[in-house]
Amino acid sequence: MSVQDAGKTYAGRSGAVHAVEHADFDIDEGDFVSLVGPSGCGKSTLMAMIGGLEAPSTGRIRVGGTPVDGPRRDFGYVFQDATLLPWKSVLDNVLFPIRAHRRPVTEFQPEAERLLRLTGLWDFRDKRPAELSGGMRQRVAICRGLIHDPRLLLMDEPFSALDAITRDDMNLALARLWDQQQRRTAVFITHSIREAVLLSDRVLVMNARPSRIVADIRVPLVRPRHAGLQEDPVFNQICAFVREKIHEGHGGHDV
Ligand SMILES: Nc1ncnc2c1ncn2[C@@H]1O[C@H](COP(=O)(O)OP(=O)(O)OP(=O)(O)O)[C@@H](O)[C@H]1O
Repeated sequence: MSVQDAGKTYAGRSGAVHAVEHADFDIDEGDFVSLVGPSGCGKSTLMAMIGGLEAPSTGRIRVGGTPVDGPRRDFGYVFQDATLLPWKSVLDNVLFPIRAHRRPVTEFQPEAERLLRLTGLWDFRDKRPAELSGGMRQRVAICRGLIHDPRLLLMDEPFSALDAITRDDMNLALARLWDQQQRRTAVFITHSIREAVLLSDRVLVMNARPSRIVADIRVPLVRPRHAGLQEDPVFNQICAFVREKIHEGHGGHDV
């Protein structure tokens, strides 16, 4: 996919807000790319443009060779709050995009089972969201995002509401899922540098005012990714480098 000089300006109450300016990069098919940067630097806006949820004010975005001009069926979306349908079971929530796209549900049952088993949720398939923990609900949301084997999976801070231990588990669950999926393309927003490095092939660092991409960092760690990687000196060096780039662009404040 390619983001070509994309920008977004919102009409704020006290004048124009340049949420994203001159974003220009390509993502290779199969790459997992994280967007990191300080609050308000435009990560969600950039992702919303890539996902066709916001129209760019300038520039162009193309996925699979075609311009993105609205939400697409070949995309999967996962947001901060799982936003599951409370009256539906776990299994029906996972299958929801299939029903919404009027595709044959029975054809996707085996894939739903595979995803729910991989994320340890198969035994909970008949439960309602209210009967699950926050981490389990996010896992359901990720299964739902992947059920139709999207060309592009967009995840906006999917784990930010979770406690640290659950979040660690979720990172590993997502890494495992990703390594077992046929390596679709993913764009992932997070405030956690370690999470970004653990999961990604590339980390894009964004800066606020002006909202720009200030660093594009490759993560040359082997796949499959596993928990032990976090003790690896290379892992920690990459984290330190990403942190440095964020601070350079942010006047030394914490993210
Ligand atoms: N609909 C909107 N109307 C006006 N301004 C907006 C709108 N959406 C976002 N903004 C502004 O655009 C800028 C970028 O916001 P955005 O949510 O993309 O940043 P972010 O990096 O995702 O932030 P966070 O990390 O806090 O989620 C902010 O200044 C925000 O106030």
